[in-house]
Amino acid sequence: MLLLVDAGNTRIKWAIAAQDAAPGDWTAHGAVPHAELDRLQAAWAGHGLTYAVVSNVAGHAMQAQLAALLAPLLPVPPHWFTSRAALNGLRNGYRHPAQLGSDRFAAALGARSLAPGKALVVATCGTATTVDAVSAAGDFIGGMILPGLGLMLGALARGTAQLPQVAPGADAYAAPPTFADHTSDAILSGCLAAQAGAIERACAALPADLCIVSGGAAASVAPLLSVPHWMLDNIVLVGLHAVAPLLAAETASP
Ligand SMILES: Nc1ncnc2c1ncn2[C@@H]1O[C@H](COP(=O)(O)OP(=O)(O)O)[C@@H](O)[C@H]1O
Ligand SMILES: CC(C)(COP(=O)(O)O)[C@@H](O)C(=O)NCCC(=O)O
Ligand SMILES: [K+]
Repeated sequence: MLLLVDAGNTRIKWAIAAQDAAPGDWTAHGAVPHAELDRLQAAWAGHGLTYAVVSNVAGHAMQAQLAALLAPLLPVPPHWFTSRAALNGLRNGYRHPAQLGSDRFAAALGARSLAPGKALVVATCGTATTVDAVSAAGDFIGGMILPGLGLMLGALARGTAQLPQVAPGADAYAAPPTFADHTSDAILSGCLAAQAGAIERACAALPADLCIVSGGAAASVAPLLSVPHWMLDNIVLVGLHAVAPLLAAETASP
């Protein structure tokens, strides 16, 4: 069984899949905040893991913790996925290909595996929101990085005297009217419009045939979008799944 891990700056998302399973057809999956990393050992044990592909944008300490967790569970070291100049028909247009966040490259690979031959905007609404362009021919053109919804809400509360912290949670994130009549809805309206506006501008600029929206805040942002879009739970894991056989083959014959 394959283990796929997307370690972001807020949560570690993971899925276990059979080698030949369809994208998103997970045997088991979950997400934990950084503080609850210890829970992963139990979640991952007993699945007969043979290989793991890990995208980590959360720093060296996170990599060390994940390596320690995985060592007793795997017959071979995990593959630490990084962005490269080209993979699986996707060419990376970043000036320095390895500088591109591994989660962004994986998300683009995942989007292309689900919608080949389409001009795509891939938006991942996590700690940061990234909005990336992939051409129909398979070029990762580049993208935008903006504060994620939670960071935007927090920045307003921290940087002002009169604005409250709008807390995460189903009610708090329900879409407010565009022109709100009280403070917390006005904050939400502004921050959601910033997120959705960036995505819509990217779709117009490409122009995109389709937008793929994913990440922890996707369910809040996607309803505002006036462009054709698919909302997916975790496009990064789909991308890691799509290239896992290629990466495993490289390890076998480097
Ligand atoms: N209930 C919620 N509704 C909307 N957004 C949320 C909610 N809970 C968390 N979020 C947002 O999702 C982000 C975490 O998403 P995730 O995709 O796991 O991020 P990362 O990949 O950076 O770890 C948080 O920073 C926050 O902005
Ligand atoms: C932009 C990111 C912080 C997003 O991280 P996330 O919100 O998923 O935790 C991450 O992809 C990253 O650190 N990227 C490196 C710089 C770049 O992609 O240009
Ligand atoms: K992101």
